[in-house]
Amino acid sequence: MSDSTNSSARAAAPLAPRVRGTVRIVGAGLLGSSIGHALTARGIDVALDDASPAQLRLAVDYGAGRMAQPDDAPSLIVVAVPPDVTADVIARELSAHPGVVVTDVASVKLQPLHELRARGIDLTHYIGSHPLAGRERGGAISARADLFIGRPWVVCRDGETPADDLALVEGLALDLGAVPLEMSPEEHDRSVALVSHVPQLVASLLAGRFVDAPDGALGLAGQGVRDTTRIAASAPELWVQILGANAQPVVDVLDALAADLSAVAAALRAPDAPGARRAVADTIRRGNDGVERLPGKHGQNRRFDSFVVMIDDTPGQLGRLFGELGDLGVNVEDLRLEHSPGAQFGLAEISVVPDAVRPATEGLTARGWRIASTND
Ligand SMILES: NC(=O)c1ccc[n+]([C@@H]2O[C@H](COP(=O)([O-])OP(=O)(O)OC[C@H]3O[C@@H](n4cnc5c(N)ncnc54)[C@H](O)[C@@H]3O)[C@@H](O)[C@H]2O)c1
Ligand SMILES: O=C(O)C(=O)C[C@]1(C(=O)O)C=C[C@@H](O)C=C1
Repeated sequence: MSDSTNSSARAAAPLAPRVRGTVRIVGAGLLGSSIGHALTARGIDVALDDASPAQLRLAVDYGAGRMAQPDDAPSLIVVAVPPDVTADVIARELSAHPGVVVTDVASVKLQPLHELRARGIDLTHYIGSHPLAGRERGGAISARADLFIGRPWVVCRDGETPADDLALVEGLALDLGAVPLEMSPEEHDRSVALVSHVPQLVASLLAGRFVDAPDGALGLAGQGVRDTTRIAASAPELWVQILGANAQPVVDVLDALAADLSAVAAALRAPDAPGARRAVADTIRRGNDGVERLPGKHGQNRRFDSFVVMIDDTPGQLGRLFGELGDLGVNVEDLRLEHSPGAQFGLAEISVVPDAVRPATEGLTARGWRIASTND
């Protein structure tokens, strides 16, 4: 899915990996195995370890790396275990492999750091990090080598961090296709409260409203509600740890959100009162402004337009659609699929650069496809 012949050529001959030797990954679940798959695909030796022998064997069976051996001499250690045991495992790895750089990928950065400092551990070769990439489902079985492509990867250095250690952790992020960003642990935790932790709670609370809803109401669900609740499928075990470890920044955002909710509810309690319509319009308009500020694909402020193609519910249709878009010279930037219950067709929302919408829709129509809508 490249934009030009030049970028295809670059993709065909990727830079040599920055990370060398053996990378030891402790925690072979979603994050650990995804890192393992991506590094293995780049020819790096990956040694996996996990407290659960079954999870470890599964990760090895799926090709995320090999089982770690006692005589491994890793050049880098990645700790990818649940937040509540992250500090323990970091401490153990630093002590078992003196001088080797240890990073972790936990979703909170201050709590493990405080725990390690309180224990008086030498943190010279520890650099906390966090890829802003994930899935609703954990475990080695859900891992994907392309999970990190184009995603921000926060790296929390401090004044003592040796430059070579920093280069190694940022090199790992780059080797996985991510974009390393330096941030303090405090700034990281405040930022993710806003863009990750509260969104998870909002999705969970909204989806929680469906539990006792009539089937008839839920049958009307379209793309809007699916967009706003996808992450409601996340694992409670992980999120109870993340939210508990970042409680105050999360509460700060929740309090502000609760005030916004009360204000819009008050306006709708008397929708004809003076100022009520304006309050509602301002709520929606402020959302327009906020969503515009979110970076687009690959972290750039680049926007794509989309169109929706109706697809017969028969095998091979999606493959044929992609093949024909390729024949038309159209590069697909993103894809979303929706199946309406009971309907004999699916809807594929295809995102492309704005200039490609017309050639794509006209070309597809000429080839017999039905275009349901465009938003260019
Ligand atoms: N899931 C996401 O979307 C996501 C995204 C970014 C970062 N993270 C962070 O990555 C870390 C791992 O999350 P995940 O989603 O991969 O979880 P996961 O449950 O898929 O995997 C965690 C693995 O760690 C193993 N483990 C637990 N305790 C251990 C210990 N003491 N020693 C060795 N192994 C141990 C478990 O057996 C499991 O295989 C978490 O800290 C999480 O905050 C998760
Ligand atoms: O996309 C998802 O499924 C995620 O939940 C990913 C997400 C996020 O909020 O961006 C969730 C928590 C992790 O710490 C990092 C990434």
